Amino acid sequence: MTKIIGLTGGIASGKSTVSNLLRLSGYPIIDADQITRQLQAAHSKGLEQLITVFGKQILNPDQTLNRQVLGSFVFNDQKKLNKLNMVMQPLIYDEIWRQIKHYQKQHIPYVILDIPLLFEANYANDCDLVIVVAVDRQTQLQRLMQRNDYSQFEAEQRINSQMSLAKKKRLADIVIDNSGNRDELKRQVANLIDQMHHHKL
Ligand SMILES: CC(C)(COP(=O)(O)OP(=O)(O)OC[C@H]1O[C@@H](n2cnc3c(N)ncnc32)[C@H](O)[C@@H]1O)[C@@H](O)C(=O)NCCC(=O)NCCS
Ligand SMILES: Nc1ncnc2c1ncn2[C@@H]1O[C@H](COP(=O)(O)OP(=O)(O)OP(=O)(O)O)[C@@H](O)[C@H]1O
Repeated sequence: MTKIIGLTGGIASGKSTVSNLLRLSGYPIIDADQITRQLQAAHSKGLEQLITVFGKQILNPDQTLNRQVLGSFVFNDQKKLNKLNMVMQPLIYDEIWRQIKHYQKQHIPYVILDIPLLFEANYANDCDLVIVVAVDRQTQLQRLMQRNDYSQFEAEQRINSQMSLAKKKRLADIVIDNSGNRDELKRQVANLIDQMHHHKL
């Protein structure tokens, strides 16, 4: 039976960095942010639905999704964020399960489900194990501002629109603390891989 290892965290907490390390060690990854982008491609069903809800103002001149504009709408306004989730979550769910079934058919022992809204969108029960990548708030804010070139206000809006990392940590089976440097992160991931390798997880 394929074990589903849920991987989540807060925005800019280091989820993708951890999933990249796991990918390098040969673990298959289901990446919800990447699935989201594919589902929002130009002329896709997902994008058509978003246009119906938010209007053509969310489009770039070349008809692709203007992620910055949509982001500025929804991370400002919980109602709009709920509307976005109502459009995207069912589509994301179907694609995630399509991929999980594909790995199950091949009897792959572990698959990593990398998804920011793991708890909020109720994937925890489907996971055999949930890993939360956490970081202290100040470091999270700094990394997010730096990575996305956001102002402090923009970064705080995004952090505040999510379930708190403190709560996510309480719901986790395993917490990886990424407040330190990259080597410290790598050591924790190596430890995790070691435990999976010896089927201790
Ligand atoms: C609003 C959008 C267009 C912003 O795009 P942008 O390129 O700026 O960000 P990107 O998609 O890379 O997401 C970056 C991070 O934002 C956070 N985030 C994204 N969507 C959400 C959401 N609905 N609720 C809370 N946080 C979110 C996550 O931590 C994510 O890792 C985009 O995030 C989106 O369409 N989100 C809705 C789909 C979704 O729920 N994705 C989360 C995976 S289930
Ligand atoms: N230990 C670390 N030390 C310094 N920088 C780091 C460390 N870990 C990650 N980063 C950097 O912090 C930023 C956030 O990391 P990453 O993109 O992996 O987070 P994420 O949780 O996947 O974010 P999101 O959910 O927003 O996509 C990136 O720019 C990354 O290069």
